[in-house]
Formats: sequence, C-alpha cells, structure tokens
Amino acid sequence: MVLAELGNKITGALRSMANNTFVDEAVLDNCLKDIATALLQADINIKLVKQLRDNVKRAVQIEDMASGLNKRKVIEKAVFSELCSMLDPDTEPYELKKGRSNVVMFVGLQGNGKTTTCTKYAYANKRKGYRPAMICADTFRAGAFDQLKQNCTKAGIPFYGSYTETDPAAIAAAGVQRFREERYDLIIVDTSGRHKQEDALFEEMREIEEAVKPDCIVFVIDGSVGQAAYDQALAFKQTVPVGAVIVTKLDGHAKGGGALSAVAATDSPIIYIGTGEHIDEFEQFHTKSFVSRLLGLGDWTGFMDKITDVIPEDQQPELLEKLQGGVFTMRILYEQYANIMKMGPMGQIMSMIPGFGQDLIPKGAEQASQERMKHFMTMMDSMTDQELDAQDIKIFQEDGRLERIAQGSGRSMQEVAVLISEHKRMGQLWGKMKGLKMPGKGGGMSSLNNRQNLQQMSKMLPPGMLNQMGGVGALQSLMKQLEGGKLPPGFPGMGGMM
Ligand SMILES: Nc1nc2c(ncn2[C@@H]2O[C@H](COP(=O)(O)OP(=O)(O)OP(=O)(O)O)[C@@H](O)[C@H]2O)c(=O)[nH]1
Repeated sequence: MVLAELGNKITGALRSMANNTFVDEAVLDNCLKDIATALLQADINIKLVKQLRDNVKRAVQIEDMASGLNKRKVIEKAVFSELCSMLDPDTEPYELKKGRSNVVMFVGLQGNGKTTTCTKYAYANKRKGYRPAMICADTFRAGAFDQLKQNCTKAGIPFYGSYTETDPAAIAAAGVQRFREERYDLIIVDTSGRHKQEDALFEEMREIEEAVKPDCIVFVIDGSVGQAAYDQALAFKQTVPVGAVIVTKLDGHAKGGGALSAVAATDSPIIYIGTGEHIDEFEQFHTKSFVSRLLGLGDWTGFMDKITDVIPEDQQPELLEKLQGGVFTMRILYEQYANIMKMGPMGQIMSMIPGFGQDLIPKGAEQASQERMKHFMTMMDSMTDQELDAQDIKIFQEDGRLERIAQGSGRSMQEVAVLISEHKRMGQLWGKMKGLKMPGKGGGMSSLNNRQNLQQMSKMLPPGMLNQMGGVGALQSLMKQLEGGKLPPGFPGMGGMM
C-alpha cells in the first residue's frame, strides 16, 4: 500500500528529532516541514496540511514547555491527534437499526468501485446478522445490472433491477417497496455514475433520493483520485445529503491522501475502506486505529473487531466451555477453520498487529494456506458424527476409515493422515490452554495494550489462528519486545498453516 510510505515518512520525520540533543523551535519546524511534504506528496489537500501544521505548533508551544517534559513525545502525540482530527469530522455515521428496513443509497463517479462496494457492504452486514438486498438503479451504463446480479449471486444476496425500465428513480422506488414488503432490513440502492461530474448525474441522484428517501447516503471515492477528490466530494455533498464515505482501492498504488480529504469536504465520516477486489477485502474504518496503523503502531481495535466478528459474543461462553473441558474433537477443529476463513485475508489481519506490515504474508502463501484449510474441511465433511465428536483419535486407526474419508472427499489417504496429525498437534496446544479465562464483555477487547491483556487475547483466539501467529509464546515475546520499545523483524513460528 502506498499509504504505508506516507506512514514511514511521517514516522521518519518524528524519529529524526532524536538526532538532536535539544528539541527546539527549529527542530520542530524541520520535523513539521518533512511531515507536510509527505502529506502533500500523498495528495492530502493543501489547506488541511497547513491546518495540521499550525495546530501542532499551537498545541505544542515548545518554548513554554517545562524542562522535565519529553518534548519528542509531546510532539508525537500532537501529530497523532491532528492526523486523527483531519480524518474525523466529529459526526457519527448512521447506525443501522434492527427490526426495520434501513435504506442506504450509494453514490459516486463511474468506476470508483460503487457496485463492488455495495456488495462488500451488503456482505459485511449480512455477517453481522442483517438481511441485505440490493437494487440496481443504474440505467446509464450497459451491463450495470448484469454486474450487480453477478456480484449478488456470488454473495447470496437478493437483487432487483430491470432491463426495460429506463427511469432509475422508478426502479429504485419499486425495488425498495418490494424489499420492504419482503421485510429485508438492509436495502441497498446502487446508482449510476458518470465519468465526470455533470448536471444529468446530479439531477438523477436527486430524483432517486426523492423517490426512496434513504436513511443514509454513502459517497464512494477511489483512493487514487488525488487532489481532485476534495472538489469532487464537495460537489456530491452539495447535491445530496451525503452521510458517510467509503474510500476504495487503498491497496495497490493509490496515494490515498486525496480521497481521505473527502472527509473534510463532506463533513462525513469514513465508515469502510476497500483494500482489494475480493468481497472480503473491506475493512471497517476507525480513525485512531487507521492512524495507528499508518504510523506502524498497530491496530488492536480492528484486530479485535475481526475476532469478535467471527466468534459472536453469545458463542464465546460455549468456546470457553470447550476450552476448559480440554477435549479437542475434529468438530472443534472444523469450527475453528471455519472461523479463520470468515476472518478474511490473513495479511490484512496481521497488518493490524503492531509492527507488522500488510506485506508480511505474501498473497500466494495466503491463498495456499486457505486452500489447505478448505481441503481439510472437505475431508472433515466426509466424516461421520462419531468421527467428528470422537474424544480419542485412535478411532481413525480402525480399518477402512481413512480410505473411506479419502474417497468421500476426493483427497488422498496421505492428506487425510496429515489432517489427523494436524488435529493431534492442535489438540496438544488446546491442552495447554485448559482452564484459562476468557475476557468478558468490554473486558479490554479494544485496549489490548499491556501484557495481561495480550495474554487474555491469546486465550480468545481460535487455536488455528494462534498457531498461524506462532502460538502463545510468540504473542508474549512480541509483547516483551514492544515493552522494550523494539519492533520485531518478523513473527516467530509463522509456519503452521502457512
Ligand atoms: N484493487 C481494488 N479494486 C477495486 C476495489 N473496489 C473496486 N475495485 C475494482 O474497481 C473496478 C470498478 O468497480 P465497479 O464496482 O464496477 O465500479 P462502479 O463505481 O460501480 O462503476 P459504475 O457502476 O460504472 O458507476 C472493478 O474492477 C472492481 O473490481 C478495491 O478496493 N480495490
């Protein structure tokens, strides 16, 4: 991600202050100059950069600072907090409400990733327990309805559109009415875009808004738009009441900064970012976590979001019970693989851990790991209930079992044997976790910043995940290194599934 370069440059500017014995006005000015240059190079709006510089200087008041204070730390804190303010409009996004039909309309220029983003948004909320449905109100682009249909079919989401009706507002209204009647609680309206801002597009947007009266309008913007992003976002906001922003394509070569400035233009919060073409490559946006990650400080909140996403709170006691029981069956292993698969790309998750970059797990290795898990799950699909719930692995030594599982799943007997030994290895790991306590609701889920909390977290992780990360010991040694102010060059034991 090119944004990582921005983070490195800002961190570099902050660290360079350590080269000076005394941190005075001149040192601060130099550091801020480097930070401003980095932000401008990332296409952040020039007015916002100037504001950040002025605000940090005002907040720090270096000449008046008491002599005992660690000036570098104060400056770092001020920069962190100004970066957060720049990305946080201080307005809350619309919160979806259960038990009613929430209508969310997506707007943005053509090609910015609207249709893909609508599907990702629907899918992310489906996983949270909503019943989403999508409407294609784009009659401008030939093939738009087909694209939406294809996306929805893959994601298992109902859709509505028309090949004959030419009025997008009429399609949107009819679709919303139908899905309301069918009691869908999240109705997503995908609108058309144009290559550029033009009156016809804005008029159409107004008509659709009028027809469906959405609860929230989401503005989708491509992360690579650059300095033009601010004016583009402003034009949309002046036409319809944009309430949230999603920045797409923050993977790849997007500089990102321009699109991030859309927050200031729309006065609306970023709710998600797109980090790839795949439906899973979509992350909830929390300003502080994002800035933390940008500066290489990790993102425990995002990390815990992912974990609580896949182990819903009501299932956590059940997991705890199994843990305390210390019996590790094939069925538990199956559930843990399913949890890991639900978490999405591992590289994305690892980048949320302090000191790790997105590039730690190469995409190829990640795919191979997912494939392997899928194969394991297919083999387990061919097991009987007796095998899945067996408390003693010896059952698999009985004549013909391995062969039957291999045949049923279309895998080789050797692969089934590998699965059995993997199960054994994981069972031993679980044995070590016997009797541990699970953090309770609000019990430090988002503030895992000390050793005790980190240990707690390790207890919550699905064992497959923990294994991928290098086990409990790896987490603890990571914490030790962090306490010592050192970021580790790599995570020990990245073997396991990878
Ligand atoms: N790398 C990457 N590609 C993305 C992301 N989001 C969308 N895309 C790709 O961007 C291209 C355009 O996406 P669409 O969803 O068709 O764009 P759109 O804004 O709906 O276009 P119109 O329907 O014409 O308005 C597609 O190839 C998507 O796969 C992302 O986060 N990362």
